[in-house]
Amino acid sequence: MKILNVDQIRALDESTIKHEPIAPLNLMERASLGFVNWYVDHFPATTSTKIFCGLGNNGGDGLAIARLLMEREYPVEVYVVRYAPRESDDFMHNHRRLKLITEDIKYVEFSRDLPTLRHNEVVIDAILGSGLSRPAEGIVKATIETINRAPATVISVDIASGLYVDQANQPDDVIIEPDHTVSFQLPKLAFVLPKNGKYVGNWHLVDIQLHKRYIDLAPTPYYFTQPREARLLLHKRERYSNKGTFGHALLLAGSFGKMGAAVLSARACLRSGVGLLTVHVPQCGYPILQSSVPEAMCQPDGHQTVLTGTSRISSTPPSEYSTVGIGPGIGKAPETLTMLRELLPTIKKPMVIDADALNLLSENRELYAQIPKHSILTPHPKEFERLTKPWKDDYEKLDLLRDFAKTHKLVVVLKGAYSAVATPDGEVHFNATGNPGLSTGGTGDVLTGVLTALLAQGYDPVEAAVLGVYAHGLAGDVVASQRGPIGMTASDVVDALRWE
Ligand SMILES: NC(=O)C1=CN([C@@H]2O[C@H](COP(=O)(O)OP(=O)(O)OC[C@H]3O[C@@H](n4cnc5c(N)ncnc54)[C@H](OP(=O)(O)O)[C@@H]3O)[C@@H](O)[C@H]2O)[C@H](O)CC1
Ligand SMILES: [K+]
Repeated sequence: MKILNVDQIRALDESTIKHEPIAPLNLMERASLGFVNWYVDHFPATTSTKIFCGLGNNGGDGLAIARLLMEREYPVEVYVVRYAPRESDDFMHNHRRLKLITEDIKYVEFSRDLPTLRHNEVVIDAILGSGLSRPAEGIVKATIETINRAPATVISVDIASGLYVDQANQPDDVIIEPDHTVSFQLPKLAFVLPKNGKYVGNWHLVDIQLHKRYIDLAPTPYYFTQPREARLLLHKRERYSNKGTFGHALLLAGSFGKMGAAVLSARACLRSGVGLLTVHVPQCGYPILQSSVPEAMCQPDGHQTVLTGTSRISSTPPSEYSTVGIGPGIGKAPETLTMLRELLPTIKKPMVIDADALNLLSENRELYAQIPKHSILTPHPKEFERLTKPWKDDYEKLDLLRDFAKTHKLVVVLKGAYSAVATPDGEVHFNATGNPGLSTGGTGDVLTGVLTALLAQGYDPVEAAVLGVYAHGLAGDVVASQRGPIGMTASDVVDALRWE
């Protein structure tokens, strides 16, 4: 699913109006009805509902929503925040229509006009939408602050008032902090950026049949991967396949005290359909891996506690495996850096690079050029900052991410809420699955195992990253639904991996 920018959203409205064709007012009615259908599904008709409307089309939506809820006998109060002398045409039209069924529309010009908001009621925020062009001030600011202080449940229409669709807010901007955002048709970039969490709440999309052809043709680097889209990437298994069909992966993982990372990664790899797995570990890890992951072959390093290289031990060079995954628990010993230095130029196929392998790279940037093209890197934000440089906001981080992936021709999975998969072409695919329970030790090692397995099976690297991140997040969601996000462990996530 595409994520469009604010100009494209406006053009999409216009294109819908022109090509369907549909009158702007009727499009507003359709959007409002979409919101109301969602609302009716979530809140009973006894819900005391206060709707705050601005003077533009977001406010127009609010007035239409008020009318549609009143027709359904919800107890509704309407507050129009009068911040400017002029209203939009469709606001005025909906104002007239609402007046036909109620005399009781309240106007908020000063703070004293604001009502007291209680915990057992719902506030619908239709003050400002995608037309936001500057920070909220004066009575708009006071209204937002009052709503944010209130114990009521808050639902924003289209987007929280005060939040920009696709540009950074300033730290002191006053923005609605909703419990839910009900938006129209397509997600907005603001919804998937980690820092915006409290200005979005849970977000939902209602389909208002905007012009499909416009959406299909609109150029954008940003996509939101829906579960349906991710599942389509899954390769079907032939009945007469054998373990050779699914590749032989080499995983370089572990060091003294961090063998758990190797175990988790290996187990995740095996649970993700790899044909054969060899794990190269320091000698101290040999009995650990052999006994805890019997399905994997194990290759001990020449060194007791850290990884130093496979060349002296194995007759099969890393380049002959279907793919190589490196990083979980390897530490940053000088010998391990030497191993990485020697390894990279020999690998000609995309590989998976994670954790301390990324940290070693960031401390030795001349190695970037040696990373096989289209390899998958899986940094969390701190590791990504080490690989690049600090950023001032999520938008700058996104630019850095796209630049880095494009410049080095890599697939970069930036982990976090809505993990972002950046492609060598400069696209970014945001993932829908996952929850805060996944920010616990070892889940990153699990992801490395998953991705290594998918590359070994011959998945295209971008598809491997999109599918792997989705499946990993979904496993996390399954575990969280069973035992709650607080008690979940990375081992639980491995066990919950499912491929169907
Ligand atoms: N397809 C859809 O998504 C549909 C969306 N609809 C709804 O329309 C709004 C967007 O409506 P719009 O009228 O463009 O904009 P707003 O309602 O957000 O804002 C109204 C005007 O307010 C001015 N403005 C901007 N920032 C501020 C501020 N901080 N304080 C005060 N006023 C502000 C601005 O005018 P300027 O000329 O002064 O910049 C805005 O134009 C969208 O969010 C949906 O809710 C439709 O219903 C149809 C389908
Ligand atoms: K709003």
